[in-house]
Formats: sequence, C-alpha cells, structure tokens
Amino acid sequence: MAKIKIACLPGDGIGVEVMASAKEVLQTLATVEEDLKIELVDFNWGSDHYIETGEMMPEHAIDTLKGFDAVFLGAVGNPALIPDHISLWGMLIKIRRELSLSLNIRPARVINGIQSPLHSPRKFDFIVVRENSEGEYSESGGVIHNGVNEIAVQNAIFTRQATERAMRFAFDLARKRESKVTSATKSNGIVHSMPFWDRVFQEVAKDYPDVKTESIHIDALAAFIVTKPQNFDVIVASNLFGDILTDLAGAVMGSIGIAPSANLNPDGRFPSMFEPVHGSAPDIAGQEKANPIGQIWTAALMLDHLGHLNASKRIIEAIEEVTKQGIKTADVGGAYSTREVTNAICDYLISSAQ
Ligand SMILES: NC(=O)c1ccc[n+]([C@@H]2O[C@H](COP(=O)([O-])OP(=O)(O)OC[C@H]3O[C@@H](n4cnc5c(N)ncnc54)[C@H](O)[C@@H]3O)[C@@H](O)[C@H]2O)c1
Ligand SMILES: O=C(O)C[C@@H](O)C(=O)O
Ligand SMILES: [K+]
Ligand SMILES: [Mn+2]
Repeated sequence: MAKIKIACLPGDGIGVEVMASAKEVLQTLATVEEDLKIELVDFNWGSDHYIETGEMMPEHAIDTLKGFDAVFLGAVGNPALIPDHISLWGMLIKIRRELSLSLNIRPARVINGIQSPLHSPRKFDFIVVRENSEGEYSESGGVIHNGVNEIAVQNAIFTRQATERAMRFAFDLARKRESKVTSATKSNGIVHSMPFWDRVFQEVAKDYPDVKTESIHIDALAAFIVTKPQNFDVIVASNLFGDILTDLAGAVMGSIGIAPSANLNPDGRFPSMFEPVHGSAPDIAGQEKANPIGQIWTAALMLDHLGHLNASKRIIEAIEEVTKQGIKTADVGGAYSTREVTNAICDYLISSAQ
C-alpha cells in the first residue's frame, strides 16, 4: 500500500503529551507492519501560536491540511489565557467546518482491564453518531444592548440535509452491527427543531425496515447510559446532545481519557480528522498523568478509516493487553505515567510481532 501522510496537530495542554505517545505507537507499528508506511508531519498550531500571532492557525492552514490523507489532532484550549470559544472556533471547529467533517463517530465499549465506575456493568458496545456541522453549534445570533437590558440570542440550525445525513449514516452503521438505532431527542421541550428531528428520523427509518428504532429524550437517555448501556447499539444525536453523551459514555467506560473519535468527511473530498473526545486538561497538563489511550485508540480509528484494518486491530489488542497487565494511568486506577503506558504499548506491539 502507498505511504499515508498524516498532519499531526498536538494543540494544547495534554494534547501535546498524548500526541507524542500516539505518534510513537504509529511509528512502532510501522516497523512491524510490512505494508504500513506513514509520514507524520507536525504543525504546532494552537493557543501558543495565538498568543504570538493573534490566530490559532495561519491563514493557509486549511489548504495545507487538504494535502494530507488524514488530520490527527490532540486537543485545543488554554482557558487561563484565551476564552474557550476563541480557541475552539479558531481551530477545532474551524477545521470541522471547512473540511466538511459533518459526522463525528464516537464508540464506547468495555475495555479489558479497565473497570467501569458502574457497579456491575454488563458488556456494552455502542457508537454515538454525532451531527458535527450545525445544530446547537451555530454562529447565528448575537448580543445586543447593555446592563439589565442585555440580550443574547443563539439560534440552533437544523437542516434536512445534515439531519438526514447523520441518520442515514447511523442506520447504515447499525446494519453492520446489531441493527438498532436510538435517536436522542427532546421534542417535549424544544418545540421546533426536535419535532423536526423526530419526523426526519421516522422518514429515514422507513428505508431501513430491518433496523429496530427507538426515540428517547436526551435526559432519560443520559440516565439509561448509566443504568443500561448494554441496551444501545448506534445512537444518533445532534451536535450538543452528542457532545454531552460522549463524555458520559467515556466516563461509563472508565475515563474520558480513553474515549476516541473520528470526524468524518462523508464524501471523501477532504481528509477526515481524528481526535480523542477529551480536551486539553489543564488541571493535569505537564505532570505525566494524562491517559494516552484516547489518543492511541483514535489512531486505530484513523488507520481503520485509511484501510489498514490489521494495523488498527493490533493497536486495540495492545491497549487491552497492557491495561489487563495493570499498566494504567491514575484516572483508571493505575499508578503509571503517560510515558510508562506508552512504552508498554509499544513494547507489546514489538514483542507480539516476533
Ligand atoms: N476536542 C478538543 O480539543 C476539546 C474537547 C473538550 C474540551 N476542550 C478544551 O479543553 C480545555 C479543558 O476543558 P475541560 O476541562 O472541560 O475538559 P477536559 O476533557 O480537558 O478535562 C475534563 C477532566 O477530565 C480529565 N481528563 C481529560 N483527558 C484526560 C486524559 N487523557 N487522562 C486523564 N484525565 C483526563 C481532566 O484532567 C479533567 O479533570 C478547555 O479549553 C476546553 O474548551 C477541547
Ligand atoms: O465539540 C466540542 O464542543 C469540543 C469538544 O468538547 C469535543 O467534544 O470535541
Ligand atoms: K480532543
Ligand atoms: Mn466534548
């Protein structure tokens, strides 16, 4: 197979640390997987770049990224110095929008060796399909007047195109899995967009009579993720609902530090972007405490997307082997550093190949 070219954007905080880990894993894997050839190119964009230049990324950043097979991102945000909406909209969300990454795919399942905080979890394995281009995340609105008269307006945008696209993706995915799609709604409280969401869901479902469906209000769904995560297969959600559900799903797995995600460009016109669910975690940055598994599992999603299924499986196997051995960071009950977990995963990739 041809060499794959990956743009690496470590970003801020622990993004830099877990990116270093995942790059090592990818480079190690390339030494043991014969047909895996990877070129990793770093771009040090993010909050430091903003402080120097007033921009999160240089002017031609998006054009530069278009020349790669995939974008691999750590995390963005330095809230002590830059308001979060500036850093996120200047980089993460800008990339999502300008590369038309309209689907965000976020799996959650039991990982061998990682204890869920649930008391006696049944084996669960579900995927959240998060609409990634519109919904509650919208630039439509504004703030007017001052003082007691101040008004903030934030419009949610739901287009038929993007809503249907997320739902069809969810149904197609469910057909390859357990054939069930759950729609995250809130049509009891949100009177325009969510009844529309429900209507589109019912229409799309007609094209998939073999797939079981259910609609659950987001508040109840959040509770069910805790009480019976094993009931779910594919969950389709709007941008904000999907965002919240996937931190919850990460927590139910054991830590948001292990949750991966794939931001997909559905028509393949632009590269897709891969980043863990978690953020830059300023509370633990620079302390060797970050769990690198979210970023490393994300690398596996990226390889899978690029057609390297075997290499992808090897990463997952290495993660589960190392966690089973108890080599884990503190967030999942271990006493090991970012570096030690990374080394153990790389060592396993080498020794299992011999
Ligand atoms: N995709 C992204 O780039 C992204 C995602 C979420 C938040 N953010 C940004 O990150 C910054 C911090 O946000 P936040 O605190 O709300 O969320 P966060 O995900 O960074 O951290 C939440 C909590 O989880 C812990 N945590 C996160 N990742 C971990 C890991 N790999 N290992 C161990 N513990 C981990 C943190 O220490 C923290 O206690 C903000 O600037 C925010 O906007 C960026
Ligand atoms: O989409 C966001 O709000 C940023 C971050 O929280 C994420 O989940 O990627
Ligand atoms: K992230
Ligand atoms: Mn989030």
